[in-house]
Amino acid sequence: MTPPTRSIEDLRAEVDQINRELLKLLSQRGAVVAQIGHAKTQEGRPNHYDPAREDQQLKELEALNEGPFTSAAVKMIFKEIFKASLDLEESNDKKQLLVSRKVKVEDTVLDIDGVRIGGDAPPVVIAGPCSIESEAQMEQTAAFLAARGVKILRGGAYKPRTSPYGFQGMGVDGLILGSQVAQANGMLFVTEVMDTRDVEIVAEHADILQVGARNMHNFALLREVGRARRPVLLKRGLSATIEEWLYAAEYILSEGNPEVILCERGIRTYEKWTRNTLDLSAVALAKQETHLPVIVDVTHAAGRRDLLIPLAKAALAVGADGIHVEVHPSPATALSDNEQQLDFEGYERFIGALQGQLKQPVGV
Ligand SMILES: C=C(O[C@@H]1C=C(C(=O)O)C=C[C@H]1O)C(=O)O
Repeated sequence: MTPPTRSIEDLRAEVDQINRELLKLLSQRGAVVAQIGHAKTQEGRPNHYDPAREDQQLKELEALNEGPFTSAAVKMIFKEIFKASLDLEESNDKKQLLVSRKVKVEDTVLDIDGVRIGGDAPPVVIAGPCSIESEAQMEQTAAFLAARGVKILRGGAYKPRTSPYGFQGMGVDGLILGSQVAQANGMLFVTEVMDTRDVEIVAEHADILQVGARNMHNFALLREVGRARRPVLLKRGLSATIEEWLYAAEYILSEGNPEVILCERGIRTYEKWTRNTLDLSAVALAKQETHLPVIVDVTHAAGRRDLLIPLAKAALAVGADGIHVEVHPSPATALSDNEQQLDFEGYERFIGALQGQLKQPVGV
């Protein structure tokens, strides 16, 4: 065996030097890749990942490889470099999103006729029946809630029902009724808009336009509410990732409407004991990544009344800017969501349990 001509220390010093050169080259590569990413964004390419381009580079590197590393090892290393490069491209790209905190550091605080939502404003309560069904139902509910300090009345006039034969809502009559009752009780009115053709009429009657979970991916609707001069309550889609949800909000902001409230309402998972699974990490992340107010719809999150209080407590604990809850004078006879809506007594118990966290008196 020939004795080593160089000491380990000496060889390690050379390795250290090579590391420094590799790092310098990697950094140079990163800077070039970032420019490619920027060019892709400028061109409006939604996807920065380009497997064909990656494959081409791997083939060339394989052909050039003279060892001592195997081609498999070289490929593995370069795949890691591509992955890190793609992350770099995409993280730079995300910085440009209007919803991002990187673009706007301070919280967006909505002020809708004196009702403040987001930032340092105390958490809001949005409450009301699932569907607008009758004058008596709306008047009773609004009077009850208004007397308990609720400033935003909800109620659906257009209902996205699973079955086309389910109650579809009162339509324009419901809009008129909802807005009149809200106004008479000094409340704002929020209602869902499902169709681009209805945005104008809904915006005429509602103070806040809701885009429902089933329409979160309806890009034409998102663009249309983005052009409306009304704040938008954007629910997270049933199976939408946080990224998809934030991109949906971006559609609205990119059309010139900065007044978006994000609403987590539970996502579809394998769990059967709850209708949906409330994703609290999405609330914390949306608060962290965006400057928009984030609220939680506890009613749809679980689909069962017995979990409303703990879920609302948890939502407020992770920083939600408000709670959305369905209240009906007689849930058993409601035309939709019988299992989930609270009756008046239930609402009293619910809100009483949250008193400490709501930071403001909501009682009579
Ligand atoms: C830099 C690019 O974007 C991504 C990153 C690549 C890389 O690091 O080489 C290659 C293809 C893309 O997945 C590009 O398209 O060239």
